[in-house]
Amino acid sequence: MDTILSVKNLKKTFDGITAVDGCTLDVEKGTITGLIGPNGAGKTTLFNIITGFYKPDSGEIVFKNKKIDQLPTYKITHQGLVRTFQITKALNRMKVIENLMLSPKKQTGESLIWPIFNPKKVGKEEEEIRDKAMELLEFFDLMELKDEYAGALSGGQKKLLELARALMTDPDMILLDEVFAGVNPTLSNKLLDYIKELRDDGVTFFLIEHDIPLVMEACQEVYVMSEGKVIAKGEPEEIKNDQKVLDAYLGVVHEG
Ligand SMILES: Nc1ncnc2c1ncn2[C@@H]1O[C@H](COP(=O)(O)OP(=O)(O)OP(=O)(O)O)[C@@H](O)[C@H]1O
Repeated sequence: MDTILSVKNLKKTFDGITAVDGCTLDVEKGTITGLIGPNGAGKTTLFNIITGFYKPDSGEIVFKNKKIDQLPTYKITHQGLVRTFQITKALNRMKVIENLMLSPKKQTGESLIWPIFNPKKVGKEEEEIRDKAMELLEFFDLMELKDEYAGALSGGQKKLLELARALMTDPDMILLDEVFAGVNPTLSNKLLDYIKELRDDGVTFFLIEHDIPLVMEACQEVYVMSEGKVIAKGEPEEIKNDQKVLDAYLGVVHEG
């Protein structure tokens, strides 16, 4: 197997609370890998460290054979590792297509000086971004909603838009933090089908999810975190029958 992301002995403390406590795990390329665990286990903090929103106190993160744990978020995005974001109030007031076109961060047009010297290049880039946005709208069956305001979309459609926004940067790996929460079963199945299709195209997914049956259906491998540490790793079937995992959910403390 080919490891795309490797987390080694990661630690993060907030004012005396140890959120991540020596977490070690590997995600294999081209998989949908799950991360489960009881509330407060440190899952979201781990994702925030991986994507550069928090710096770890110690430990190492390697993505595509490069150390990324000291990089700012935008540089991690440029390396091909992204997470999805909820559509903010400001984005709700923009059209679906605008939400997508605003997403990439590598546009030459963002520099104030560059367009003056090279307007043709900027025009071409904008065209490419529009093409990419249209391709994603087509893929996610959102074309009819292209000119709707994002705020008018249903909860499930917003999740598709969040995923489409993440894909605008052509990532190799996407972290999903509870994207299925509150999505109705029909759209949830659709979202999972899209994720599987993208996985088959080579995108790697690492997802936090509380819906255990969904994790069991979607993931090849599952990590279980409790109290900042990985306490189990395996195929869904193995995890389901692991006593340590059942105990962690029931709040049983293991010494040592
Ligand atoms: N910015 C922060 N400041 C202080 N404490 C924090 C911060 N972020 C997380 N924590 C604490 O770190 C611990 C782990 O939280 P985290 O949100 O990572 O867990 P989680 O596994 O994602 O939980 P949930 O499943 O409930 O979302 C908790 O005790 C939380 O209160």
